[in-house]
Amino acid sequence: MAGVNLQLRHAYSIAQFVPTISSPSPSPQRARLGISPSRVLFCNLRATSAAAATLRTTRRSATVAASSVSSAVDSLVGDRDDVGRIPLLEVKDLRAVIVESRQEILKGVNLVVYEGEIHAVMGKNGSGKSTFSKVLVGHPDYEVTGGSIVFKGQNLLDMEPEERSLAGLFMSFQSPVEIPGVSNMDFLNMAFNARKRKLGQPELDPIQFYSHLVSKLEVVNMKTDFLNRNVNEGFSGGERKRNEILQLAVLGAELAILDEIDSGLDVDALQDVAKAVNGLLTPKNSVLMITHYQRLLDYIKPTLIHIMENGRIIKTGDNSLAKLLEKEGYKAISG
Ligand SMILES: Nc1ncnc2c1ncn2[C@@H]1O[C@H](COP(=O)(O)OP(=O)(O)OP(=O)(O)O)[C@@H](O)[C@H]1O
Repeated sequence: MAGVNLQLRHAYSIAQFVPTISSPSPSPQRARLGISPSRVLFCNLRATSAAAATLRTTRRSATVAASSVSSAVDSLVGDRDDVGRIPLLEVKDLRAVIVESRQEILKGVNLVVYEGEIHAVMGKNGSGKSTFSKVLVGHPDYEVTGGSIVFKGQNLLDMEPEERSLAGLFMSFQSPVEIPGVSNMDFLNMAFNARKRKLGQPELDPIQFYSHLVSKLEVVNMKTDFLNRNVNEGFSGGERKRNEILQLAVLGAELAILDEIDSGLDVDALQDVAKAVNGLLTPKNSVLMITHYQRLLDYIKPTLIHIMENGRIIKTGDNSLAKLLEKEGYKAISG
């Protein structure tokens, strides 16, 4: 820990926007850094968009296929509404604008994620998927202008981004940033203990934490060398993605939002990452993943797939929806 220094400033592209939760007795480590670890989890919100698939189809066959998917979906969604099931996340008529331009991007998003479910959000480039996920975690570039988000029964919109993270919301970003001067191990230890404090559970000292960490490294198939390297510094695209999943494995989360976790991964890395995500699932936690490709859904089987278009979810279905997309393109389901 002694090696941790204050070169953090320029690494946290968002840190300046995210207020630290006031704490009566900040840990020495936290005070020394002047920035909280969960704050760091929001440091790369300015991620760039990845390329999407270009899909072609004929309108006629697409319409037929879409209508069969659509009717299957209504019963699918209805069936989930079982009495006694606990919604983890409830999004109702969510509207959001870009703060700077006032351009409306989210135009009434509705979504309910129950405990233990995996949801995939797909959609053309620019349809609002990343904006949706960033609004969920409280990105300051966006202002919510209508609707509601309830997470574990709490109004998420009343919470600061850091509080959302500590409450159990985790987001992996399209392009995770580097954090010079902070080793992966220190970073994870700080973030882990911050969550423990929030949960009122005992923190782990560095030795205890190391044992915890090593078991998680195996889950994502990462070498211990990565622990001493600065967060994401010099990591390849695939290594960054693995590192994001390592963070998820270490920190745990009730809802993991994975934005294009499959982009830039070779087939082995994709399988490792998918295996790790599957291994983290319990009947109590859920995953919301954004993807352009069916291939991820072959490994992480979604409960439901949502198609976003022009800032709304226009269709919800099972895996057949993704297969239809892969085969016939977005023309098959556009509203
Ligand atoms: N901070 C911002 N400033 C300007 N425009 C923005 C900003 N955030 C989002 N947009 C615009 O909002 C639209 C939706 O963007 P978003 O990144 O949510 O789409 P996406 O569905 O995730 O796309 P992709 O599949 O390409 O990643 C795009 O036209 C984008 O340019």
